[in-house]
Amino acid sequence: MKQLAMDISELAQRLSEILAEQLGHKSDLFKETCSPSSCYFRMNRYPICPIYPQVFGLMPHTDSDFLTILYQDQVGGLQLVKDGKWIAVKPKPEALIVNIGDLFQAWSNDVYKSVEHRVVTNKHVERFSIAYFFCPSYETMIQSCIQNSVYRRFSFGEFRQHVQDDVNMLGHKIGLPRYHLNHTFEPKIWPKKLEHLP
Ligand SMILES: O=C(O)CCC(=O)C(=O)O
Ligand SMILES: [Fe+2]
Repeated sequence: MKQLAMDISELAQRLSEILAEQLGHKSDLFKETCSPSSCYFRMNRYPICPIYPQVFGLMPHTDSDFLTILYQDQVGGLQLVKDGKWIAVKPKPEALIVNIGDLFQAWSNDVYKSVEHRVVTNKHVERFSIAYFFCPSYETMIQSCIQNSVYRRFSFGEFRQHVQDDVNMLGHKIGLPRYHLNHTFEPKIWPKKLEHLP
């Protein structure tokens, strides 16, 4: 497990650097702030669900990190929003899935978008996935690499605290719109139609 964490962390570091370079930034931010003590794995188990599709395995959300590297088994159930529609992410035994998280969206000033995703349940088979969350330390300040940011500067600790408070009080996370400088909180409307990726 330790070796896996080291390998995935290296991959996440490299991918972050490439994404930053694409924006014309050579940044040490990820190396300096995303360490083994701030990143973590989550092992997800989705039991068989007799009342599919009335409940989700995981409600629609975005991840509160820079990047998530995910491995899903062959059952399927992960979906993401593309062009306003829910799309199923077809499992491939040899593939890892890389999701952009909220922090990369803020850092890139909306050039990269934190992907909305969810997991639907299955009536017949249980499902497993493993996610690696590439996060900085709580005191890390997140500030856009581009001038005229649409978000105010915030610490990752503040962000996490807001997410936790919002989930406790509202039942869902508000996330980045809280930090938007024009303070508009758009209500989330999730598309209903499901389309399959080729
Ligand atoms: O199980 C999956 O495929 C997705 C997991 C996920 O989105 C998460 O743990 O945040
Ligand atoms: Fe997620």
